[in-house]
Amino acid sequence: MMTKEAVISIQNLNHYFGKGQLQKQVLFDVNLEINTGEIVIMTGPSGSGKTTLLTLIGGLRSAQVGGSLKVLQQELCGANAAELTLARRHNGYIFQAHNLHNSLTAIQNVRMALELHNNLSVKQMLERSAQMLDLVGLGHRLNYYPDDLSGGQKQRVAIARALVNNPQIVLADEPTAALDSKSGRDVVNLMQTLAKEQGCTILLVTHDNRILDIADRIVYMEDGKLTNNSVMSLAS
Ligand SMILES: Nc1ncnc2c1ncn2[C@@H]1O[C@H](COP(=O)(O)OP(=O)(O)OP(=O)(O)O)[C@@H](O)[C@H]1O
Repeated sequence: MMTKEAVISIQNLNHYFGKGQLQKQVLFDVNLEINTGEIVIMTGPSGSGKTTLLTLIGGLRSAQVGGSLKVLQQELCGANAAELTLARRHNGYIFQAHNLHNSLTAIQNVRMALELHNNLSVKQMLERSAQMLDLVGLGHRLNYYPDDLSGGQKQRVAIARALVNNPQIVLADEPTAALDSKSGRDVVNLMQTLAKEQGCTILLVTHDNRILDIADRIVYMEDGKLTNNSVMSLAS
């Protein structure tokens, strides 16, 4: 049964790539419930299905009819493209390769996320983007282009861009993979602080054992199966 605070509720989810003879099942009967404000880390071997699950939850690929994948009470199994577009508005995304636009400055990259969703004036958008960059410690780099920023700084711009709309859910795929250990630590600490302040829920896929302690809960994916019963609570 779904609890009232469940932000993400997954029951008996399967996923297949390809068709006919070439069809391959990559997710097997996945069950997962994530509550408001939780930080959940998903870990597990390469190729086990973590990114597939993250992109399904994020509405970045279509979940096939069968089980149930509810995000903010909306069923995404069998959802059409328009429904997925709407569902994506509640999310902020942070990927390994930050995906900044190289032709835009830091503040322009962050502002772009606001342009998609809001009816703010240009002035308001710039103010909010500058505030967000200030929060991630880049108030002095507003007009820098990505090529003139370090890896950690670029990832912080990506965090500012993901959080500037106050998303209810942040989905992060290997956000520290390209960073040295100090920058990686800074980036996840920042995600944790901002998420707690804004009350958003984080699902983070990582191989990086150094950051596991930011999680309220760790779930493990292997061969397309998600292990919930080995859930570790690091809160206490
Ligand atoms: N678009 C696709 N078409 C066919 N197979 C795919 C596709 N995307 C992923 N796969 C396969 O699905 C399986 C799960 O991949 P996925 O990327 O979800 O794993 P992962 O756990 O995120 O791995 P990694 O940690 O290396 O990123 C793999 O066997 C992969 O080859």
